[in-house]
Amino acid sequence: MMKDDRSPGSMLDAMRAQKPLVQCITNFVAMNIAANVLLAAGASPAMVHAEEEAGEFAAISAALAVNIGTLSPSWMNGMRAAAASAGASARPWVLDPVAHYATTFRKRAVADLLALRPTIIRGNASEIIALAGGESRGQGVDSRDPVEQAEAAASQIASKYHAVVAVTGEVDFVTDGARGCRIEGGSSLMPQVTALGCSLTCLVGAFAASRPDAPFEATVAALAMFAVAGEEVARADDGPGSFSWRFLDALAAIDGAAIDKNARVRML
Ligand SMILES: Nc1ncnc2c1ncn2[C@@H]1O[C@H](COP(=O)(O)OP(=O)(O)O)[C@@H](O)[C@H]1O
Ligand SMILES: Cc1ncsc1CCOP(=O)(O)O
Ligand SMILES: [Mg+2]
Repeated sequence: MMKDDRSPGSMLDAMRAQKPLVQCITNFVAMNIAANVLLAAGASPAMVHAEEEAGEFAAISAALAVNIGTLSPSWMNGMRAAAASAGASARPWVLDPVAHYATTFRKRAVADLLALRPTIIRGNASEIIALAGGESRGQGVDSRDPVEQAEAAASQIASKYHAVVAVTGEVDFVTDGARGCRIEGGSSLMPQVTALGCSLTCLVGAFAASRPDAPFEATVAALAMFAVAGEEVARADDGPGSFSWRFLDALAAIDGAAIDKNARVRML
């Protein structure tokens, strides 16, 4: 479906060979699991958010992930500084607009961050629908909308902000405004494990770090890695607790060849 060096498996092998430093300004819930997901996948995560250092750290990182899950004014200053610094040094950065529709504070934060031009935006269906100004049924951080209903919103946002947009759920959707792609796989247990979406946003950052010239394919590769690993772990047919640790093991065990063999990625 994609040129060889841009296949999800090739992108994984390249990312692992590089072991990119990814600055993650994520939330208190996600910090531990997101760092473990990046380590298992082969990247080098650093959770650095203080306003006094976030901009300086972004200048030495290969990519940045910004997530508003547990926001405060001081964290917001750190996010602004880091995003501006990543932009100034032409490093890719990924925005996760967690529950941005829920409060005025979050809405303003996301508007500020969008003005700093994220390379990639990754959210669940409710978040992406609301980002385009639509009526979302989201409840707090949880989506209650199907991905198909967010696809038009994703395309609209991608064109408006010149960004790659990824909507995740049962079948993921990625677009850069011109191209679109669906990724099947994963497991219904994934939304039962907190902060897997936030961790995926950081992983998208790792793939984009290694291929800043190909943010669309990098995003597809990160989502394909989650889809293949999640589907494999779901075969154990257990609960969310064991899914969480098995998922880390599956991410660590998977290689590029396995992803290219098992990923169900369909260009539209
Ligand atoms: N019902 C589902 N079936 C398969 N995979 C899912 C399902 N729901 C979510 N996922 C996967 O879980 C991961 C996190 O996505 P999601 O739950 O949409 O994000 P968030 O945690 O931000 O709401 C993605 O890899 C997504 O494909
Ligand atoms: C539960 C919760 N509360 C604030 S942030 C957060 C984590 C959300 O993680 P995800 O968006 O990946 O489900
Ligand atoms: Mg989320």
